[in-house]
Amino acid sequence: MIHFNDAYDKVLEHTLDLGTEMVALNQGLGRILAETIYADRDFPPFDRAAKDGIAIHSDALKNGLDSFRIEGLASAGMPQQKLKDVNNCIEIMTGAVVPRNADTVIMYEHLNIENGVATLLKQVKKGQEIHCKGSDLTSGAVLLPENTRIGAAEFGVLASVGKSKIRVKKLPKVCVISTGNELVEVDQSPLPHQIRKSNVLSLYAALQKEKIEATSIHLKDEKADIKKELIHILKTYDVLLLSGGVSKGKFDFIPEVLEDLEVEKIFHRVAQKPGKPFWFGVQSALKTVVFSFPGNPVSTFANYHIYFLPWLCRSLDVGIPQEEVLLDASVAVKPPLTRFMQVKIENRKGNLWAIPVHENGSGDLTSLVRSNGFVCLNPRGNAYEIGEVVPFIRTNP
Ligand SMILES: Nc1nc2c(c(=O)[nH]1)N[C@H]1C(S)=C(S)[C@@H](COP(=O)(O)OP(=O)(O)OC[C@H]3O[C@@H](n4cnc5c(N)ncnc54)[C@H](O)[C@@H]3O)O[C@H]1N2
Ligand code: MOO
Repeated sequence: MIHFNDAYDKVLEHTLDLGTEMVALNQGLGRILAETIYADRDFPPFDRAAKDGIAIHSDALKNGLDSFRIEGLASAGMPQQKLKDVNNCIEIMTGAVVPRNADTVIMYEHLNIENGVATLLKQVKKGQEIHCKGSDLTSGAVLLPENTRIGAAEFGVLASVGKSKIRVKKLPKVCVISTGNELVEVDQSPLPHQIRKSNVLSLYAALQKEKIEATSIHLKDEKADIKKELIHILKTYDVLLLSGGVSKGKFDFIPEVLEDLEVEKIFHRVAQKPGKPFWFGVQSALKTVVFSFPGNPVSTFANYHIYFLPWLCRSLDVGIPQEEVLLDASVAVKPPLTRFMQVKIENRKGNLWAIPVHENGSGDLTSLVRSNGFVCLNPRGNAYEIGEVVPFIRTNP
């Protein structure tokens, strides 16, 4: 059995270089950019009116004018207009190009307009209400560095520079595998000794949040069948996420079958609770990484977030989310097991407090919907105190 920190480090030592691919922009949300995005023109690309009103030349103010005959109209989408007489004005709409010979915009609220003449109601400053060309960013500036996760804001920026196709990091091909003779499909009525499979579905859903469309497969507790199936699965996928069959039971065949198939065991059993019988290995020739999680639902779910998500972040070369919270209870964690305790997070005046959630062990699947995640408590001699800052692994927003 190895220490949690060592297990975590070993998982991160076995990342994959997944390469890159081109996708349509509308497929890009949540993906990781594999190229730097530059401004293809100035932002904004022209001097644009920031308000609806009139555009004038400030020299007219020096001449003591406060009334301007309206000589034309400029609206967004029109090519640049020209102010012919600098003692006149052009009505202008927000987003329109400021006309040639004009350098100042005055909003309607500060004007009185009668009979085609606009009269100032307020003092005017030269250059006001103009969003100047290139004042946000100049052409060639970096808008999005490589390795940026594409969210809604990034999506808008990509659209604004005409990236209808983008280069992104490839995602791993993942196979989620449930094991066990007791499991039946969601739409089946289980007999008294059976249960519906839930682990694969929560893993499948969690992977969808990462934009990974996994394949799910079920294996009965038959050693020969497991072996036959896994030979093919190991060749087809980058990552296998198995759940169940890794502890000490008579039907827990997974570790030996994996080793038979030349998946090198990196470790089996971690000093942690829940999730202790976790088996992790790699098939070097096939470049397949195998996360074989203990079957208890809380263990599978916890280990997916504790190990697989950081592994994915590291493989995609993006930062691993790090969060800390304040413990709302005193907790004793005796050696040797690191405790992952389910907590509900409460925001009290800007501080995130972690309140332990009642749960009935790692088979208690229903507890997962009452918590926001797990605090990580390494074992030590003295109890954790109320108000102590501890690492937090978020599973629910
Ligand atoms: N003698 C020992 N027994 C156990 C140990 C141990 O160290 N020595 N470890 C315990 C711990 S801790 C855990 S966790 C479990 C893990 O066992 P397995 O990985 O072998 O998982 P199974 O026995 O196949 O299943 C455990 C439990 O989870 C349910 N399960 C499995 N898959 C699913 C699924 N896809 N959806 C929903 N539920 C699932 C299964 O029905 C079992 O109830 O072992 C302890 N025992
Ligand atoms: O690791 Mo098991 O998950 O403690 O029940």
